Amino acid sequence: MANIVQFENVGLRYGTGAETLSDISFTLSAGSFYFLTGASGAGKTSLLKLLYLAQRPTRGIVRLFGEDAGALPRKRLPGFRRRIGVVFQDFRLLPHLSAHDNIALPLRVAGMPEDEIEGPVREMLAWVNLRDRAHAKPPTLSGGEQQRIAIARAVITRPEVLVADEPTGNVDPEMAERLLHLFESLNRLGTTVVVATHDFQLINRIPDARMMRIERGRLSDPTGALRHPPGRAGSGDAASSNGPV
Ligand SMILES: Nc1ncnc2c1ncn2[C@@H]1O[C@H](COP(=O)(O)OP(=O)(O)OP(=O)(O)O)[C@@H](O)[C@H]1O
Repeated sequence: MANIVQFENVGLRYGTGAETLSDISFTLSAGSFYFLTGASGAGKTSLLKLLYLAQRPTRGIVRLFGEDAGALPRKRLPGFRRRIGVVFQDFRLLPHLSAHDNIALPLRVAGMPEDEIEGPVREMLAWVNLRDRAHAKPPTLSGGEQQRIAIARAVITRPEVLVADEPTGNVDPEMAERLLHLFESLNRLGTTVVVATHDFQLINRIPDARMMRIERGRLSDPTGALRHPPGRAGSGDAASSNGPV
């Protein structure tokens, strides 16, 4: 499978302190499902921000879709960002817009004509099972409903990569499982999915997913090899050839 993301010796430093991320090298294959795990403060969000181009590395190269993201001219960045959908733990929905209009936002920003927006938005509302809440504003929705709207908004542009940062942090286990099913269904359609989570129960729900573990700013395997979740290590994938984590 093609490498859709490649990090080469990436480092990230906020301000003048020590590096938050050091020597990060890994590749993501198009169409695969990845979990990114690690203790609080280990650097998961920072790594994801580099991936969805909210942050530039202090050193090293972030290659997306075969191109060095650091060398992209500024005017190509919005088009590049549209190829990566992002789901934030705190949803980041616009409170004054309805669920419908939050989901429509990326299409409107991309300049899609209004008469072409309605169909995809309806389809997304149905997919996340929230047709009856289309006109509700986010403050009147539950955490799980808000997160489903956020997922619908992230994928309405049909991104090649979906990045989700602790997407189940604010929902109960049943809703976490429903959200995971949405990610799985996207992955089956070919989207590369990257989910940061502390939740090993969730990780074990997708036995074929690969896992990256980050410890104090470094991938725990310095080669960047990707591992199966606990209990699946050494299951035959070339990426797990260095033994159990
Ligand atoms: N904008 C910033 N400026 C300065 N330091 C930051 C910034 N963002 C994150 N950090 C620091 O970088 C380190 C890694 O933070 P990050 O949010 O990436 O970790 P995390 O693994 O996602 O943690 P959590 O699981 O708690 O969300 C932490 O020490 C954090 O304080």
